[in-house]
Amino acid sequence: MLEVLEVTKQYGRKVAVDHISFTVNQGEVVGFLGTNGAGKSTTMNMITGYLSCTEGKITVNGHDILHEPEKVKKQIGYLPEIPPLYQDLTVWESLNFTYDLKKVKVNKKAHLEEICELVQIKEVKNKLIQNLSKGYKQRVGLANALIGNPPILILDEPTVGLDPKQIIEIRKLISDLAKTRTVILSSHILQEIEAVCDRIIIINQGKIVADDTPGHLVQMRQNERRLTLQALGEAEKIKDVLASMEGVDHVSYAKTEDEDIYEYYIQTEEDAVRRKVSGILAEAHIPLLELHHNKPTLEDVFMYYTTPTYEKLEEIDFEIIEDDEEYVGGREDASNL
Ligand SMILES: Nc1ncnc2c1ncn2[C@@H]1O[C@H](COP(=O)(O)OP(=O)(O)OP(=O)(O)O)[C@@H](O)[C@H]1O
Repeated sequence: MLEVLEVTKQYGRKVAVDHISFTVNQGEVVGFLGTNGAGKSTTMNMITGYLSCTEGKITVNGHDILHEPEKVKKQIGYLPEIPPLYQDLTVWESLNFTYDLKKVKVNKKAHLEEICELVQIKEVKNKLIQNLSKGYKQRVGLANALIGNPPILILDEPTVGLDPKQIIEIRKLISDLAKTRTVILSSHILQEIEAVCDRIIIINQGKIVADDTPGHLVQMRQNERRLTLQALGEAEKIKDVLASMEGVDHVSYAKTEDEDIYEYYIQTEEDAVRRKVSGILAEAHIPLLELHHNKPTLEDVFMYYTTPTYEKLEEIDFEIIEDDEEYVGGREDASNL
C-alpha cells in the first residue's frame, strides 16, 4: 500500500504541491489528472524518491521513502515524462545497465528477455536507442521501469507525443501490466484514464480536488443538466420565456450562422425542464428547431474541478452574450466538494 500523507513541495516560494493526502491499495489502477503545472510530476517525483518533500510523509508498505529509500525504490518502477535513456546504448545494453544499477537478484538473461517479450521490443534489442521511434523509446523506458519486477508502476504521461497507433499500443500494454500491478498513471488524455483506471485523483493548483471512481465522479455531475436548443425568433424574448420556466437556473444564448436563429443554453437541475421546453415554446408560438440534452462526461468533471469560472464559460463552443454570476457561486461550491 502506498500512503501519501499531508505532503507539500515548495520550490523556493512557489508551493507546487499543497498538503495532499491519498492512499493507493494493492492492485488499484489510479489515474492522476490535472492541468499543466497542477503538480502531477512533482508528486510522482516525490513518491519515487527523485525529489524530497518539504513537508509530510510518503510510505510504501510501511517503509518511509525518506528513511528507507532503497527499500521503497525497489518496489516502484518509474517511467518519467521523458525517460532518461542513454541514446548511444543499444536497447539490450540499456536494460543490462539498469539491471546492474538496480542490483536485481533474479537470473539476468531470463528476466530481461521476459521483459522484452512483455513490452514487445525483442525485434529492436540490438538497435541503438537513438535510432528508435518515440513509441519504441517509450517501450524501452517502460522495460527499464519493469526491471526487478516492482509491484508498483508510476507512469508519467506515458503516451505524450506518440502517434495514434502508438498510443493505442502503449495503452493496451499498460492495461495488460495493470492486471498484476498497482499503477499510478498521469495523463491529460481523459479517454486513456477512463479506459485504464478504476480510480481518478484530480489535482488542481497543488491540491487534491477529487478522488473517486470515474463512474461516481460523472454521476455526481448528473444533477447539473444542460440543455442546448435552437429556436427561431427574437433572442431576448425567447430567453425570457425559457428563463420563466420553473426549475431553470440560468439561460444564455449565442448567435448561429443563420441570423434568425440563436442557440440557447439552459442550466437546470430538473429533468422535468427538458420535457416541458417544447410545450412552453409552442404556447409562445416560437418554433423549436433543435433540442439536445448534454449528459455529463469525464471531460465535464475535469473541467468542473480544474477550470476557473471565466474559462469555464469560454470553453463553451459559442459566443456567450450574458455574464453569468451564478457560475461564480457554482465554482465556490465546487471547491468545497
Ligand atoms: N524545479 C522547479 N523549480 C521551480 N518551480 C517548479 C519546478 N518544477 C516544477 N515547478 C513548478 O511547480 C508547479 C507544478 O509543476 P509540475 O511539473 O509538478 O506540474 P504537472 O502537473 O506535472 O504539469 P505538466 O502536466 O505540465 O507536466 C508548476 O507551477 C511548475 O512551474
